[in-house]
Amino acid sequence: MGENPWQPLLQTFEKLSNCVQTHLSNFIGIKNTPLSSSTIQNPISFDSSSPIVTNNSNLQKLPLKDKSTGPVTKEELGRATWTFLHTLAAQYPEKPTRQQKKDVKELMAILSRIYPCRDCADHFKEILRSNPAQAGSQEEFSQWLCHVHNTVNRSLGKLVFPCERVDARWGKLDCEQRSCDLHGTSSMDF
Ligand SMILES: Cc1cc2nc3c(=O)[nH]c(=O)nc-3n(C[C@H](O)[C@H](O)[C@H](O)COP(=O)(O)OP(=O)(O)OC[C@H]3O[C@@H](n4cnc5c(N)ncnc54)[C@H](O)[C@@H]3O)c2cc1C
Repeated sequence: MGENPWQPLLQTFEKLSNCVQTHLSNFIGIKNTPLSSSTIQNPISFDSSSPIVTNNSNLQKLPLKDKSTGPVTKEELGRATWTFLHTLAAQYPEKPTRQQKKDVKELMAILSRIYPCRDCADHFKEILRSNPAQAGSQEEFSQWLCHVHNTVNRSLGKLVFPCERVDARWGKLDCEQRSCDLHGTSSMDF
């Protein structure tokens, strides 16, 4: 029997569906199970910058640039910085010390001055002017950050993230016996 003539079309459709599903799942933080893995032999995650690889021989056709070295793009820097900031917010104590609240304000102010993308830094400074950092508690900080991230998203024409899902998307660092947790005030701190 000859090969099904619709097979290549179906495979392309399946890859596209998985790609869209992966993007949406990454955005809102749901673990993604591809529709089928039968046609995907390399567990390479999809993003708009990485080619879809279907077999080992295609690996040789990948661009020579090793993505683990060399300068990063504005997008990569942005993703890494948001990861840092949302993880910090998730890890932030319920009852922060006065110093911790001051540190958050300073960190944001410093970012708005020396973030290594001039336009982004200027833009962030403007955003902070109308949305000063709020870090009176863990929830306040993570919601404020979600809100300012959405302000950046909107200005770039991106989807707005549902802030009620921020704790599901981000979380405390996975550290043994919670040894990475930040500590907040105790009755002795006042
Ligand atoms: C302070 C700052 C200012 C920036 N300013 C600019 C700028 O002016 N111009 C520019 O081109 N780029 C800017 N960037 C980069 C930009 O925000 C993105 O990081 C970049 O475009 C890559 O976007 P992304 O779609 O991969 O997801 P990102 O926006 O990087 O988000 C990463 C992940 O965070 C989650 N997420 C998305 N929105 C929220 C939210 N509101 N709350 C919680 N989680 C969320 C999603 O799961 C998403 O996949 C800035 C980055 C930072 C940190």
